[in-house]
Amino acid sequence: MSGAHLGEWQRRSFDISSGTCAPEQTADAYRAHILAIQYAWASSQLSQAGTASLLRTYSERYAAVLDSDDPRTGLNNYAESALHLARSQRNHSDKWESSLTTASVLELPCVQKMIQAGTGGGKSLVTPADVNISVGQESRGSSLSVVSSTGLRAAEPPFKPLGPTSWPKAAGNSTFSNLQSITAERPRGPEGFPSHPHSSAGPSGSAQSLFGQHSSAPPHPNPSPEANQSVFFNSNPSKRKTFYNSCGESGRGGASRGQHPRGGGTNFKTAREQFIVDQQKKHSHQPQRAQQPPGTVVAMGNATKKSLGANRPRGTFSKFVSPMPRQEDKEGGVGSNNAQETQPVDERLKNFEPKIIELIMSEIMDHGPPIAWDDIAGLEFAKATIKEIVVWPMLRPDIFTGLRGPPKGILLFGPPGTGKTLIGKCIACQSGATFFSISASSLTSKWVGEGEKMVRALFTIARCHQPAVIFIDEIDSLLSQRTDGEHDSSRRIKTEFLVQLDGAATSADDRILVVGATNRPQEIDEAARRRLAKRLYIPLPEAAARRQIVSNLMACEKSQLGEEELENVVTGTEGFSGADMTGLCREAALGPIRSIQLNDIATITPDQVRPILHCDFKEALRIVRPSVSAKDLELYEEWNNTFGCGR
Ligand SMILES: Nc1ncnc2c1ncn2[C@@H]1O[C@H](COP(=O)(O)OP(=O)(O)OP(=O)(O)O)[C@@H](O)[C@H]1O
Ligand SMILES: [Mg+2]
Repeated sequence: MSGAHLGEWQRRSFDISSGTCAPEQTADAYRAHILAIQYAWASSQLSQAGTASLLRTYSERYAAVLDSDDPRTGLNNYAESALHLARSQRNHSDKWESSLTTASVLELPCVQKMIQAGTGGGKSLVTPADVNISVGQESRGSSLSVVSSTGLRAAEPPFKPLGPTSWPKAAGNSTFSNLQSITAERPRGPEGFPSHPHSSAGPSGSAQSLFGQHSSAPPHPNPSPEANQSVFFNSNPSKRKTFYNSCGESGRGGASRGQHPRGGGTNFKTAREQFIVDQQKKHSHQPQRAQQPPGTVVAMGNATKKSLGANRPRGTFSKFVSPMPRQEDKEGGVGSNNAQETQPVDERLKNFEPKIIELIMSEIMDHGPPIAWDDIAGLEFAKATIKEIVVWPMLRPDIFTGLRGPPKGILLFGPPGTGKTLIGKCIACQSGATFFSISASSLTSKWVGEGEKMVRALFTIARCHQPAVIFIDEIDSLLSQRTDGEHDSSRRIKTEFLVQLDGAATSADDRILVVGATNRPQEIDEAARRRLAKRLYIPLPEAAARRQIVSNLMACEKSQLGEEELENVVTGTEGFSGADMTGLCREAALGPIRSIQLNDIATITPDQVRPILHCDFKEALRIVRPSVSAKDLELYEEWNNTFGCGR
């Protein structure tokens, strides 16, 4: 392809205004716009009003792509999300049972319609080339076993229950069991392989009806050793690949929209349909989207390619997607096309048990409610430094190289309740990086013996999802001074952590930032201290910050606090931490409630509750005391003077 053609192709494919690019590309482009707007705002290039307006515009467009049920313009996949959720959720109650049973599903009118259509018209739900495969391993008890009518093996019930909440038990009369009869006779070579798959076994030519024939087909008269294997194609991945490569095009042709039982009217997929599509995606060869002619309508049997992992919205928009394939994906065989979709299935992750990866995904990653820099009162130096280390290098990694390269570790230390965790949450929302939040205590106590593996997996996944921020709250419990009486496992975790921190530092390209927070900096190991190169003191809030905390909180409540009264509150709270200030405001907010007569409390409307007044604060100040002592404060100041990197 000449350069000019390539350029034109790129323009047509990726220019979202061209109208020819795929919904995934459009969604990605909008997502990129949203991130760019956030970056611009975080680095003060955009006003708040401008940011809000732009974000609203692009979020709406993005949502439109996600929600549209037109496959040419939207992603429309509620079924996939629901299935993903269902697969990921563990059922915590043995007593709970899904209302989806074989019987109830079979009674659904749409299922009845499909059964009738299948027995009557002989039309297949899915393309023969795509369904003539055995999926998964029997031993796992969760496989879909669809076997060729050449009788290689009488099929087991095609769906075995995946678990209490998964598929209903497959009975002989179930719709699912009819899948056994999905057949497509192919001419076979001497070893039982299809000799020339596409020569005569066209998608509609020799394919049997989905519902027309059962698995009682006679065994192959001369089964070869390969043919005797239950997972026929899985056992010959390369041949399978060749097979699908050669017949893929014709196979795909069979599943046009018109043949879909629902017709072209609606694109909604039931969970069952989605499951079949998933299985086909795993096992059939599909061309990459870019190879399709622009505007190609992808039919049911050849469902729209979904991006996972890196291409999914991240950060504030959605949950993290594991870079590791699920167990069933892995067992889908070498020829699985999923490799394209779950990219990156990183080589570096293959040594980790999926359980650990899952744990990191479900337990460690966290996206809390959005916090903006302005929500953190005071701490101007710390905020500016963090923006410099986190936001700008992400915007301009080309400038922040060499000596200007950001440090790989930051330590936020200071008295309790001064906003260290708040800063971590703010970084999560504002940085645009993949955010891993882990409490050190959970690492050391929850998975005894697995701790160092977890640390290794955490860093490896972070490397696969750069730029990444690993936030470790209460880092002192992970990296405290090594002592003789120390338990072996915690020593190993600590060592692994130090190794990984160094590992992160040695690779110049890695964009992983470790942010630790502690209110016991004295307890941190000197080796760890060195690796957390930027140590920022998060002190008690000064008068201006205390004023800001009170004003911010009072702005959300009905209150009447004059300037002078506010000043009084501020001077009366010398030595209060941010958390103490919040506690004070909560206490004051109860004042108006306490002034209500006991008889009225049941009937009073919210409007009738009086505003929060200065007297409420005076009252609250009698109850709420500062939580940090002057002696403690001295220790922090001293540590800051010795090891801190602030002013
Ligand atoms: N600078 C601040 N601006 C606004 N609110 C603050 C500030 N500092 C603390 N707060 C309030 O105090 C609460 C506790 O803060 P945070 O959890 O960040 O403290 P911390 O420094 O992590 O404490 P610890 O060391 O005990 O973990 C916050 O949820 C917030 O309501
Ligand atoms: Mg904290």
